[in-house]
Amino acid sequence: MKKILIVSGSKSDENLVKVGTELLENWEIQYDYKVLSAHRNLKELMKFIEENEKEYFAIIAVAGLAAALPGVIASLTQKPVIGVPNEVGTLKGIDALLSMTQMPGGVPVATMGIGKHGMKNAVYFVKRLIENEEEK
Ligand SMILES: Nc1c(C(=O)O)ncn1[C@@H]1O[C@H](COP(=O)(O)O)[C@@H](O)[C@H]1O
Repeated sequence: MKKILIVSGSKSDENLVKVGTELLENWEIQYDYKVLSAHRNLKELMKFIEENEKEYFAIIAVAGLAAALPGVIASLTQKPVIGVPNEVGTLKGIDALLSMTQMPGGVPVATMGIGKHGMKNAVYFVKRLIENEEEK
């Protein structure tokens, strides 16, 4: 069974993460959820990805504000990384959305929309990837 990793930049992103984990649980898709920040705990994030990436089929990274997290994860692994901007702060997620979409070439982050719909689509997208892989 393919397992998904969800990482968020803060425990304060948990409500948004829950929108996705409820669906994954309904679909019986296994996942792990970690709170790790590129800005706040870079060394810990690097160590975790290096030691555990092999376990996962894809990684969903959820973050608000100046969202370095998905891009940094994409620089540490060749696994597909899906970014979900959280609707927080003065700019309501526009800042996070732009950080995730404007990645330099060769370090892709598949970025979804801001907030709940983005989180839902991230897990729907992963489900499609898994189902297409299983058809092969
Ligand atoms: N964007 C990032 C990163 C990162 O990109 O490494 N680390 C935390 N954050 C974001 O900061 C917001 C506020 O975090 P706090 O509520 O902990 O202050 C969260 O939405 C988090 O994802």
